[in-house]
Amino acid sequence: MKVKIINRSKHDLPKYETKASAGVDLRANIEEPFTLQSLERTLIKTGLFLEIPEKYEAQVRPRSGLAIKHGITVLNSPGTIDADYRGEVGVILVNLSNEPFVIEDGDRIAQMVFSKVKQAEFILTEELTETDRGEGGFGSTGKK
Ligand SMILES: O=c1ccn([C@H]2C[C@H](O)[C@@H](COP(=O)(O)OP(=O)(O)OP(=O)(O)O)O2)c(=O)[nH]1
Repeated sequence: MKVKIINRSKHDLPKYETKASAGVDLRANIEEPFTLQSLERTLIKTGLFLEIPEKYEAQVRPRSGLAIKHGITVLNSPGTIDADYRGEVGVILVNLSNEPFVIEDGDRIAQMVFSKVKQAEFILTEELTETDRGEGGFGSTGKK
C-alpha cells in the first residue's frame, strides 16, 4: 500500500523499525520544548501531510514506553486520519502522571498504524434477529 507524504518537518521521513513493525513512530515538530503539566492535554503537530488511498485509514496510537514510564498517552486513541484529510497530522497527548513532562522537538511521541476500513451500508429496520446474548452487555455474562 502506497501513501503520498509531504514532509514539512525538520525531521526524517517516518521509518518502520523492522519489516514486521505494525506502527511507525511520529515525531514532534515544534519550535521549542513544551511542558505538558499533570492532567493537561495538548495538540502536537508533526509537520507531516498524507494522502492515504481510499478504503484505508491511519490510526494514531500511544507508545507503550511513554505510557508506562511517564503516563503520557494519546487522549483520543486511536486517533483517526481519514483518507480524504489533507491537513497536518496532529497528536493529542495527555499527561496522566503527577509530574510535568517535557516534549522536545523530534521526540517520538506516538505511532501510526495503517488499516483497511469498510463503510457499512445501513439497512433501516424495526427488529433485529434474536440471539442468546440479546441485549446483555457491559459485564452481563459470568454472573453468579
Ligand atoms: O489524532 C488525530 C485525529 C484526527 N486528526 C485529523 C485527521 C482526521 O481526518 C481529522 C478529523 O478527525 P476526526 O474525524 O477524529 O475529528 P472530528 O472531531 O470528528 O472533527 P471533523 O468534524 O473535522 O471530522 O483530523 C489528526 O490529525 N490526528
